[in-house]
Amino acid sequence: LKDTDKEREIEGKVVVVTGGTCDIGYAIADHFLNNGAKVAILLDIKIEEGIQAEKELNSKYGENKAVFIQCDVTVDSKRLSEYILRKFKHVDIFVNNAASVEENEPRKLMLINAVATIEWSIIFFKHMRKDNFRGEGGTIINISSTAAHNIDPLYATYKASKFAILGFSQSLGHKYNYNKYGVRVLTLCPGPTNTTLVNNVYNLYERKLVEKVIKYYNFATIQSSDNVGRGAVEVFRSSESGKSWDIVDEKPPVESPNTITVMPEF
Ligand SMILES: NC(=O)C1=CN([C@@H]2O[C@H](COP(=O)(O)OP(=O)(O)OC[C@H]3O[C@@H](n4cnc5c(N)ncnc54)[C@H](O)[C@@H]3O)[C@@H](O)[C@H]2O)C=CC1
Ligand SMILES: CCCCCC(=O)/C=C/C=C\C/C=C\C/C=C\CCCC(=O)O
Repeated sequence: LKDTDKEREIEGKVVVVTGGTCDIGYAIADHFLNNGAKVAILLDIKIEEGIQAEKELNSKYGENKAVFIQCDVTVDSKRLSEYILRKFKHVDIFVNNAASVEENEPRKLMLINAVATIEWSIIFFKHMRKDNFRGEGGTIINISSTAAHNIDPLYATYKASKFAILGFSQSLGHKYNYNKYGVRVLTLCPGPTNTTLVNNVYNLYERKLVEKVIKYYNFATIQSSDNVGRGAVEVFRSSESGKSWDIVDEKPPVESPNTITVMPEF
């Protein structure tokens, strides 16, 4: 097998997903296990949901296929990355998925969505680097959003965090870095997806305004988390480093535009 073929194989790989106990994160873990991953490690702040998610995935795929570890991504990166590497020896795929939409807690939002994504990416990039002792390469998948392509009146801080993730991931995953270090960095930009997070939008904004924004972007549907999980596996199997992929409307991934749409005044 060529290096790129090995890198794109899922069979036998160790996958870590932050915010992996529900919705999009859970669907990503589920699809990687379904396609032969050795184990999915779910890092999440929510204990009960974590225990439940581990149980469900183990009954679907077999004992010890899923392992829940309680984690606050904003404080636990050093301690838990060391623990995971001691216990599992190697991580092949690291997915930064955990997020908040609490606009009234902007510092916390930026810490979870942007700072933690950057910190965990750097830790596992170092671990995977092929020029490091025993570095075997690997893939980092960061979850941004179609919100990172758009300017409109909604959730400004959340958008800032998703712009940050997209810019960071495309730069770290740039072909130059990939050729030098052998670590792939990919970005996923889901559109509106039926999860706890997206349902919060009506607590923050008038329904009429949200409907106007959705209409402006022409989204046909609020897709399932399952479609994002399926798309993550498809992108993993086919994408070069540094690329970003939109997953919207229950359809397969398409490469993200390199442009920003500004919603006009209305
Ligand atoms: N739902 C949607 O329409 C879209 C979601 N996304 C992105 O997809 C990702 C997943 O979103 P959803 O599944 O919708 O969200 P969700 O709110 O349903 O799940 C997020 C998970 O992150 C965990 N989490 C939050 N703070 C944490 C912390 N400090 N430490 C550890 N875990 C923490 C939560 O406990 C939860 O399990 C996010 O990055 C989100 O921004 C992107 C575009 C659209
Ligand atoms: C609360 C923030 C939700 C962010 C979702 C996201 O990352 C990307 C959304 C992209 C476009 C949609 C724009 C605004 C509307 C957001 C959610 C609408 C939910 C609609 C519904 O559940 O019917």
